[in-house]
Amino acid sequence: PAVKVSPATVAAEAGMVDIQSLVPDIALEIRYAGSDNFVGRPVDGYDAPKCFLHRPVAEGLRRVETDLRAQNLRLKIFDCYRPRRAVLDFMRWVQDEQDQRTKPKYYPDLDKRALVGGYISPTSGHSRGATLDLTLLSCDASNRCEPLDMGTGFDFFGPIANTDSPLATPAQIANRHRLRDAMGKQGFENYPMEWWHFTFKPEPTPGMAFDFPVK
Ligand SMILES: C[C@@H](N)C(=O)N[C@H](C)C(=O)O
Ligand SMILES: [Zn+2]
Repeated sequence: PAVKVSPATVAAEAGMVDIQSLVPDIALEIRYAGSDNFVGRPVDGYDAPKCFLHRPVAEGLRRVETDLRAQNLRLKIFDCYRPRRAVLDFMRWVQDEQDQRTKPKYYPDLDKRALVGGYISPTSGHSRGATLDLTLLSCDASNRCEPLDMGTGFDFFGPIANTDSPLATPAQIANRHRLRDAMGKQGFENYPMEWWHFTFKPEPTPGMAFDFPVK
């Protein structure tokens, strides 16, 4: 499907903000800016490990983080706005059948071409700036935090990643629901195929993708 792409060249032109301008100490592990991801190298368009979102989306996320901190929990963010060029890089990776380096960790039971659609979208909502991937951390009194057990790592592509998968344990499902409930209270909807993927509704710019680099 044709994607309408905004001519914005920087976040401010797109109406997006760096989440760290609202929550300076939020936990970030922006995986596509490094090599620990399913592509196995930094992805096109990620020049820095930063999280940009439309302002109302970032403000919603700040409210989620505030609610969670009162329960000794925090968010850890893996991906936010994703430039259109990054999505096209994903699609080139899918086509390269020779490159199977990340299969054992990220998609052991699926052919990489089968990832397109359900697990990796060719027209990802991430490019519209209202979608993000994240998990929950549990923190002690000294603010030492560790991730809750969600049953898979971020971007493990297979049925066990589906939010209500019977392959996950009841405790893992409860942790996924804790994340889904905290996000849902502030207007974020979970994608049932991936426990970590959420979209703020209504989207500020439905139908409009962006392509400025993350930097
Ligand atoms: C690739 C994964 N992190 C993800 O975000 N998947 C959805 C389906 C997407 O690409 O939009
Ligand atoms: Zn996602």
